[in-house]
Amino acid sequence: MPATAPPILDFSPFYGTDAQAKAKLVGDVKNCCLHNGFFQIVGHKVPAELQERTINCVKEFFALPQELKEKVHKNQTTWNRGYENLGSQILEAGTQPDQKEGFYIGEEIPTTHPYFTQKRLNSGPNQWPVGLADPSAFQSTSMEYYKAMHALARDVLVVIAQTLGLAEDYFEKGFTKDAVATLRYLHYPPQQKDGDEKLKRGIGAHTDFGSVTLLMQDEVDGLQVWEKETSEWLDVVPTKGAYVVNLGNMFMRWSNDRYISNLHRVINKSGKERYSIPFFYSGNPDYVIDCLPNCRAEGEEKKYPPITVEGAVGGSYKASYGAAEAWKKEVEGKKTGGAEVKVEAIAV
Ligand SMILES: O=C(O)CCC(=O)C(=O)O
Ligand SMILES: [Fe+2]
Repeated sequence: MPATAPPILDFSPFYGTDAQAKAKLVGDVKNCCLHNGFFQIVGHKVPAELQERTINCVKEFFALPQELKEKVHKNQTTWNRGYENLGSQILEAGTQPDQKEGFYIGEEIPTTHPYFTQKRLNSGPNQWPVGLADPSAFQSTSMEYYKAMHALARDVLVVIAQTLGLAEDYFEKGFTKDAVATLRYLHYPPQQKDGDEKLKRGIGAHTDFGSVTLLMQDEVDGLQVWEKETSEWLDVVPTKGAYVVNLGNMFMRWSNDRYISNLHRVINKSGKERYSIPFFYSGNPDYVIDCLPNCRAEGEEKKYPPITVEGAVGGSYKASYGAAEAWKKEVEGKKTGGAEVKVEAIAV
């Protein structure tokens, strides 16, 4: 049988009362977690109208003049909020900086909040752009969507807890309390069709750092998921309204590698502008990720030492931005061009 892209699962039984349908959903999600940690969901509760409003915000933001985007540049914060230029990150060693620009949003955390004063993971005020038709609508839509993503992530975690034979509220007991999460608006300009596929990436092959990622794609394709059984990249063809859900590296730690945090990448060869909106659910910064009791056979060693959410996610971010910085230095050293690439470091 040819390999197929992540299956589309109907999530609506989660909100219903049909025990059999709920059990089937849990079984299907489990199979996906074991196979490659990727699945897609429809039948969730995020209104199509909100999804559309949000995508429109994304398109309007990236169409702003460059100087207005840079007014809310991420490097004005140490807490990962605002705009990042094209080429700021390298997620795949040996490739050129990623051909995407981004805008990061998180919980609105005032400068008086302990998460801010203690410089906790990605915590602080958002930076909001000016120059949009209705800046306050951009802000309110973004935060409405952000909250909807929190709710959906928690629902997905309830199902995943069940796939692991844990209580439904296992992750609710600490992990999701005061959870940190990041919404990222992304724009991938079209890449040359005959470009060097080995080196140019919209986003290089990587695994995500957190617990779960919920991704909404617009109608332009480009996302690919690694299929280890057949050693090929599978296209994730956009399905209107669906979320691509994938497990991040925390689940490998939690499950002693039984669940997969799988490689994925974007190459935008469509000739069109591509927009996407991933939501990364990191969790409570102090929560300690350790192997779950029922994810180890008797006598089986833990593959990973315990680590806090903050330690796990913060370290991974630093590495990916540091790689782009190193690349820039090398290019500048060789004086071979690439001077337009702007790179910022990230601190958490
Ligand atoms: O834009 C996409 O489709 C994927 C984005 C992604 O993988 C990421 O931001 O981690
Ligand atoms: Fe990703």
